[in-house]
Amino acid sequence: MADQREMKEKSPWHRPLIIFITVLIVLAIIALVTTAVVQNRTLQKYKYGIVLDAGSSHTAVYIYEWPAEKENNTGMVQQKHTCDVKGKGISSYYTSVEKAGLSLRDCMEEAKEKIPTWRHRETPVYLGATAGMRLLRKMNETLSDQVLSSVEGFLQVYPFMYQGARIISGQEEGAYGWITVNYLSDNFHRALPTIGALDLGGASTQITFVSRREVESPENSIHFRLYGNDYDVYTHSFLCYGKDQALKQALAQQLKPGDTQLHDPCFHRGYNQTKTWESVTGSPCVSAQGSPASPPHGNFTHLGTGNAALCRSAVRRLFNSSHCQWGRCSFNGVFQPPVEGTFGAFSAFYFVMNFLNLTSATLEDSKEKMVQYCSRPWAEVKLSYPSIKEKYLAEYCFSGTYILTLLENGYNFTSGKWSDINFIKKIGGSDAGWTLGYMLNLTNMIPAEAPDTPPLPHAGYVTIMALFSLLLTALLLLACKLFSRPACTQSKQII
Ligand SMILES: O=c1[nH]cnc2c1ncn2[C@@H]1O[C@H](COP(=O)(O)OP(=O)(O)O)[C@@H](O)[C@H]1O
Ligand SMILES: [Ca+2]
Repeated sequence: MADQREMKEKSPWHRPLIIFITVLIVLAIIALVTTAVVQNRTLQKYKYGIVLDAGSSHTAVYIYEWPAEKENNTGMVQQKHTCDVKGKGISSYYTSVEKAGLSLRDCMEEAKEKIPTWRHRETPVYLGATAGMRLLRKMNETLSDQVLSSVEGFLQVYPFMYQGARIISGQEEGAYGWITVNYLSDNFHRALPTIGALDLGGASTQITFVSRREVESPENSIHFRLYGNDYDVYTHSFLCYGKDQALKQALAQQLKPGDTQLHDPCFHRGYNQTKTWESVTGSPCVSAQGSPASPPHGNFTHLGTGNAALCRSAVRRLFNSSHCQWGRCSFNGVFQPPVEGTFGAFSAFYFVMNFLNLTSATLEDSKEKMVQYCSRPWAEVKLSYPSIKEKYLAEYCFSGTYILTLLENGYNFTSGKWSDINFIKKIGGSDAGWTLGYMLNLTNMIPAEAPDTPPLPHAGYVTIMALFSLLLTALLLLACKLFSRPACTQSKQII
């Protein structure tokens, strides 16, 4: 006992050494944790992508962002910013094509400010044009090429990575909208049932969903393999059935040759506007359907009569159910399996139904509310909604009736299935629409096979490693204290 005390007193380095080793271990642990945290933080840097949605009525610029190291993880891409381009859609610039590109300036300047400068060079920019440009191409391919060249020339000047400006097909528009809503709902990654997508634009409308039945017509069938799962998707895009072109069709159908007045049940009583014949018959959607033998120039007076029942009858005539070469059709001889599962209805489906307060109503209630709404005098409607754009306001009676008819009589959403339709604008902060799906596809951000993911998330991994390092150190110290003393003593004795 006395020997031992003597030994301790004789080894003054014993205590400092332990202190030194302990400090080293503590420093090592701090270094370990700091490295892990710093490493994690640098990984959080974002990447960006820009998609321009060149729609028939207007162009919108979408900026997306995602954590740089999580490119292939699902649900990581989010909408950072949107910018509405002033003025009409690019197809309206066919008379002065150089202005099509210039119209994008303000929003592209905004994009330069929103995205960190050091990321500009690696940020892809895509422009996709939809039904407005499809119609212009139908009428005059040279002009539609010139409009595309104009926007292309303009976008190429920016410091971003230009990836092309093109007219996307109706199938792509439908399919990418479906990818967007299911990506944002995290349905692919979790292998959940998918939701269908209903998109209503100004010049076309799309319906896309997974059907258990065979898709009889090859042009309506798309196959996807995403995250290791197979999806057989039905899609169709009806050109000329966006709400603006549908309205032109409805007007053309009611106008008789030589008419100078049109009494329209789809517009409010007291509505009175002079319009040109050309604004109706100039559309390829109207001329294609056999336009009334009209004076090519001149005006007619558009007068509202505000009668929902008559409006409904007029709108129903736009849907032709007389022929079908398939097992079943939606309308105009287009194959469609029965609607299945839940649907997200976005774009103008949402704008119109939200304005009319019909997003949670039953089909019967919606019809009843349209009867009341359409019967309101135009002067009263204008007074009630002074801040709403007059063009939209004047058309909500038609647009609401058109949406109910398209969904019920066109796609066959019965009363029982009506609650399966969710009218949505956004999912988790990102707009529902084709643009996100388009970018995800072109940047290969949704892999066909599920990537091998580590069992723990990065932060969990770091925490567990740090905890185990601490535990191991504590155990080592304890072991040293318990077992190494006799050995130390013995070695000292030898010396
Ligand atoms: O606030 C709104 N109320 C009503 N309709 C709207 C509102 N905002 C946009 N819209 C309509 O949504 C539609 C958007 O169509 P888009 O321009 O995307 O055409 P596309 O998809 O057929 O090419 C247009 O008919 C436009 O008038
Ligand atoms: Ca659109």
